[in-house]
Amino acid sequence: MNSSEEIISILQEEIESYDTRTQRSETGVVLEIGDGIATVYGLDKAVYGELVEFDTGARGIVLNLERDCVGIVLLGAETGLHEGSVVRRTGRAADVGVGDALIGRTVDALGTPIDGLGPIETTETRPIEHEASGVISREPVNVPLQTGILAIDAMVPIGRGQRELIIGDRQTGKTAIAVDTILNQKGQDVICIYVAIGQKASTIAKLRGTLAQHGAMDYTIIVSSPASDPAPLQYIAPYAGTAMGEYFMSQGKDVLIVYDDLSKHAVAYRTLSLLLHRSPGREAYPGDVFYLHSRLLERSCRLTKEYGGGSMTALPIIETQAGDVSAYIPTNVISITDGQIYLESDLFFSGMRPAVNVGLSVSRVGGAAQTKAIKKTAGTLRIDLARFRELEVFTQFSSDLDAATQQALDHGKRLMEILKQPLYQPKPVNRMVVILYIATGGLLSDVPLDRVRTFTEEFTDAFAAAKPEVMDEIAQTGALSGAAAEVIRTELAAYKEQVSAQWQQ
Ligand SMILES: Nc1ncnc2c1ncn2[C@@H]1O[C@H](COP(=O)(O)OP(=O)(O)OP(=O)(O)O)[C@@H](O)[C@H]1O
Repeated sequence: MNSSEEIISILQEEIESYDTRTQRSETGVVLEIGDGIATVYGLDKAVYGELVEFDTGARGIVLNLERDCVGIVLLGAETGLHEGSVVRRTGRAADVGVGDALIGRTVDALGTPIDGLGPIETTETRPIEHEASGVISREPVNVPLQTGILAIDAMVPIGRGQRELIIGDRQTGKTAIAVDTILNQKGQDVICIYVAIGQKASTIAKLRGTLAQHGAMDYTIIVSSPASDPAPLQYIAPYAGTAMGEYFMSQGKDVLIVYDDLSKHAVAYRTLSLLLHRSPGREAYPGDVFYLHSRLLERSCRLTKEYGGGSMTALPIIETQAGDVSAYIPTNVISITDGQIYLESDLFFSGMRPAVNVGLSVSRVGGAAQTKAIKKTAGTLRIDLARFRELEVFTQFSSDLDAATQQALDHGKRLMEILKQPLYQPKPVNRMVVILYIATGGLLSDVPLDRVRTFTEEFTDAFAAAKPEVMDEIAQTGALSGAAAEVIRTELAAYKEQVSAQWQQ
């Protein structure tokens, strides 16, 4: 053999062995599989969060990187997979299809349609996990996002790009607040995304029906990962929903995303982590459960003009046990968000619906975003209600009250009445302003308590019909001028005269 042939044969040998070396790190074999988790040997080059494919076509995400093997969570069924099955790297992070085609559809955590309305033609994909926008690209939150719920818009205002937690025990109307907020975005140019995690499929179907009935599916996407889904799908559902929202945000649009609910999300992650043999911490949650939600919610923000000017407002929901807000997951999410709407069972059962506890609910940034007219008319509401609650406790057993105390109590009771609001009837800003103006100004003091709600509703209807120009002015300017306030006063006095005869009956 001459020297050139020798060199060629060495080179050939090298090239062949190089091929098998890379091959080894691109594919692996399953060592163990069960409960939606696969331990795989040989994927030396796999990276955290990478999408892998099994020989059955099932997909998985790499979540544990150990010395000799990797832990993979399965996104599909385990059927057909066994020890020795081959796993292939895809070289890309788990992603989801995004785009306008998703609007009006119900999809699963992987973006696959589950509403039977045919395939979804998306042209772009976005990674499910994505780093949140940096400080430079963010703008302060100063544009309101109206929920249409008087108690919230008046006292716990939410701005576009804010993260406001809805927290409360089971069956206290948490979902109802989120749904009302979605309904109120009709015609406001806001894309809504409702992420359902660990709920009953029938509940999600019912919710879709409600949204469709009120015409809200025209601008809403539902990402559904019901209780029957494996834990990995429930785990990625909120990230997938956020990725869809980020697409619209990057287009300069405003997005509202509801995570219903993050307690179930934390439970799904705990299941995953325990199956991956990660060490359990407090309440058996893994150590990084804070990061689980902080990296999710940090992705909601308002971008500056240079970055598109879009925003994503997040309404995460947390369910508490017996009102315990100091449990592990509730305290974590309270500290991540920009405020919370606290719903109380006692209020709910006493008929105060929505059951917002005004004392414990706060909005840390929304005040800057509140509509001027609402800010002006609702100015004393919080203090008056706080005073009322205090007096109510002290005067429970005393029959002898001085006039000032009696008046403060009467005023408080009337304020509580106007804050009651039925389901699926969000109020526009101008209506709220009129109601707040007459209620906080003490103009309802002569209306019998049991008639306060119907009276204010009927008066506002009559006022809107008689003085549409004043209603339009409030809606357009977002402010209540002195002249407009005067018109409300005179109209109210005239209306009272008309109806007060019925009060005696
Ligand atoms: N403002 C309201 N007026 C009247 N009924 C209401 C109101 N808000 C909620 N409800 C009723 O209360 C019930 C519970 O509401 P909802 O499902 O929103 O609560 P939840 O806290 O999300 O419950 P879950 O614990 O099941 O998630 C529903 O039947 C709903 O119709």
